[in-house]
Amino acid sequence: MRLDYLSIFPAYFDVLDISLVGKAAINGLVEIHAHDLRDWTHDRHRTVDDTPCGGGAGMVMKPDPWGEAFDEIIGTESDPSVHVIFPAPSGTPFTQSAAAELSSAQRIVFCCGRYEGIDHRVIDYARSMWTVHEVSLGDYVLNGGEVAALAITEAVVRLVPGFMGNPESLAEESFSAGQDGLLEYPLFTRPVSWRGLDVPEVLMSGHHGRIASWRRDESVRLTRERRPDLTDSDSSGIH
Ligand SMILES: N#Cc1c(-c2ccc3ccn(Cc4ccccn4)c3c2)n[nH]c1N
Repeated sequence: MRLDYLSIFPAYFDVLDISLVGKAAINGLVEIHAHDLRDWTHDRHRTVDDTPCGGGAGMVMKPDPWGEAFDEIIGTESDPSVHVIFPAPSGTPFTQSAAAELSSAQRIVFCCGRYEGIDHRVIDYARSMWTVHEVSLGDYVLNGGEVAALAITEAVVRLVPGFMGNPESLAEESFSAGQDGLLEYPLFTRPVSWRGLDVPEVLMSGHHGRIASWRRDESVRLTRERRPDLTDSDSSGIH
């Protein structure tokens, strides 16, 4: 899997070299390429933004640098196997199933906007050439797309076959298909007693049936408390 990041702050992605994603890069599972969008400007000030047509606050990212960067980084041929991701507050909420789908992609290009966003024609052009995803991390406003690109990268790469030492652990995580759409149950390890707080006795019983039942009950309780929106979905085990 090749991952490209287009940003006016490419140094944001240096962190990928020290993370597990960096280890995947060393193992050849992923290739990481960060690019400075300003390298595709031609004026003295390396300008990437301009005022919004129709007025309004803030600045909008000009289309020209993006188009030239696309030509050089992706090419000028249409290819639906290339996934181009535009993080944006107006995007579709990014989910574990979206991460799972992207984990089989051979090429992902993250377009990290800043200011008030990117000229919409850039997205329209990308849609005419590649497979485009306009996604949002959640209902809060960030200053740009870089943090979202990092979060999406981690969610996707950890699902790439060969990345996780113990792939079985993926099936037990919150939001994974194996959890019936329920949140993960509380976790405990040694010591059994810590600052007057004890591990639930059932977990020390060695009775696998009771342990499984306790864990499911806890997942159902937590999901009802924290994510009632998940309890109505068809995939959840609660109705
Ligand atoms: N994903 C995601 C995001 C973003 C996000 C993503 C890309 C950009 C490019 C510019 N801005 C700043 C900005 C501020 C105000 C209105 C529009 N845009 C971004 C914010 N915010 N919250 C999320 N969950």
